[in-house]
Amino acid sequence: MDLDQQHASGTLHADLLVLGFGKGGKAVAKQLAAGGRRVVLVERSERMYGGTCPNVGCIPTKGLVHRSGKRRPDDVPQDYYERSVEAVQAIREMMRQGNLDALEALESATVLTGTATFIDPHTVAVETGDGRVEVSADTILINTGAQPVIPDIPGLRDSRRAVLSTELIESTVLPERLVIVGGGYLGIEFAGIYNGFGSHVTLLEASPRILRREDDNVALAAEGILRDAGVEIVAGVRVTEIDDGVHGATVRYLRDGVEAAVEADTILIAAGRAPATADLALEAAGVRATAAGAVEVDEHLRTSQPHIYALGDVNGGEQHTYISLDDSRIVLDQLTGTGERSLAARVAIPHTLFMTPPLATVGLTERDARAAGRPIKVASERVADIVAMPRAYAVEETRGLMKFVIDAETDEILGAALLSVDAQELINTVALAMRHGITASQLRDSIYTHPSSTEAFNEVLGTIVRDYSALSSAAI
Ligand SMILES: Cc1cc2nc3c(=O)[nH]c(=O)nc-3n(C[C@H](O)[C@H](O)[C@H](O)COP(=O)(O)OP(=O)(O)OC[C@H]3O[C@@H](n4cnc5c(N)ncnc54)[C@H](O)[C@@H]3O)c2cc1C
Ligand SMILES: NC(=O)c1ccc[n+]([C@@H]2O[C@H](COP(=O)([O-])OP(=O)(O)OC[C@H]3O[C@@H](n4cnc5c(N)ncnc54)[C@H](O)[C@@H]3O)[C@@H](O)[C@H]2O)c1
Repeated sequence: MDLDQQHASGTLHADLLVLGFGKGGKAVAKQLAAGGRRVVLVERSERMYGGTCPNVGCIPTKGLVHRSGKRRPDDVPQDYYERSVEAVQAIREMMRQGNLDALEALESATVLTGTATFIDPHTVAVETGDGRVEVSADTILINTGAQPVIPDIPGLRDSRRAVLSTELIESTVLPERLVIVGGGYLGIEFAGIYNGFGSHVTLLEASPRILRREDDNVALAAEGILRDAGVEIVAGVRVTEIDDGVHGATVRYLRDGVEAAVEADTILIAAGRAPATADLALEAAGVRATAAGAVEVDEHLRTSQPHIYALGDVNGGEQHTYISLDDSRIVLDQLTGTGERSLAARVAIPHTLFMTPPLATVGLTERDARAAGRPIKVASERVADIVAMPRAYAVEETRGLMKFVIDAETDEILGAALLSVDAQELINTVALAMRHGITASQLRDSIYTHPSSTEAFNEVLGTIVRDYSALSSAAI
């Protein structure tokens, strides 16, 4: 029986069964199906072919970052916003369909739309619109992603003003007053986007400051850019209540023991995302979860059942698309390669926070390097002062700074924080250098095109502003 005949009978058997249309799972599915293996991929929503990133995550939000930055003074905010949302949704639709077509074009692949639930370690049930299908497979990949954490704030669950990021970016109504609960990557990116479109944005963060993992000077520079652009940032808060009224909601909070409140038309909840396992019935498959609710995996992403792997956000790792993609490399190596690739090989992972200009980081901060007792040199310069980077002036984006942390004895690049135009591209060069043992001097003395942002490395890496190598820690 081929896959179509099996499907009609309500049972399917596959070599590979992928649960969720995420980045990592679809990459493995495509490669194995292209090689003729029978693959079934189950996605619960027909609006999510391709997963979070192209539908409701990275791509639409970066489309909105871009468009919010291009708004001209005479654009009517609401009209401009509506056009931007529609343009971004059109891109999303193109990508959603493209993702589906790419898999369906492969003869030995089948996409089922419905929620997958384990029945036993080799079988899942899928409730599709047409009925129930049972799919069994030799190898199963769990790639169901993550879902928003809803904090326990009185009034939140009943509030008609509270939304998640997915709803907000699909709404064509620009909020006049947007309050964001949570100042992590998502909250900060949305603060920049909606501020750019013309909303009045207040960002409420529970920690004493935003970007607390970054060095103080980097975090303060980023925070200053957001504040100067008009974003109100209130850190160190405990949100105590959301109270819906006729013309908006009141968000009450405590800060340093003092009660305060802010009015909102819309409240975005951006308090983190947790692994999406609730519908899977992991216990029926004998797949263990961690205390934090992620699918437990070893360094080869195998779960407690050796034929079941977990990739992407659901396995509790860092939540980025490129991490899910790299998970697929590990799993593909298990299924078709030598089986040597593992999480242990993952070093110098870069990150980009897409504010404007972006903040991209890799490796150790100065604070972490010093805490680790490394003898370090720090090279740092404000973008506006980097003579070797006229591109910043050419494109009218001179805000930010670039900072490198270097091992004073070996010249090894330990880390970098680039708050600058093009930082999302620059950081990949730095990460590559770190992964392949290129020293700070080699990165400094390389040939780069002109005018480009990379040229900044010629200069910034030569500006050792602090050298802790000769100092005792007591003197720092
Ligand atoms: C607003 C936002 C912006 C982001 N921006 C960036 C960015 O700029 N760069 C970046 O690298 N990362 C970004 N991320 C994070 C990134 O989107 C995720 O880390 C990535 O998409 C996770 O991919 P994944 O492979 O884990 O699965 P996902 O892409 O999340 O896919 C999981 C799929 O499984 C489906 N599913 C869930 N349960 C079931 C079930 N029981 N049965 C069947 N299907 C199921 C879901 O519907 C979903 O389509 C962003 C996230 C958000 C929310
Ligand atoms: N550019 C990117 O790569 C990108 C962009 C957006 C999102 N993401 C990923 O998506 C995931 C979700 O992003 P996120 O920002 O929601 O999660 P996060 O965990 O990064 O940040 C959540 C923030 O909300 C705060 N918070 C939690 N509860 C709160 C409360 N009750 N009141 C006030 N503040 C509260 C936390 O202190 C934290 O700073 C992250 O893992 C992130 O990596 C990545």
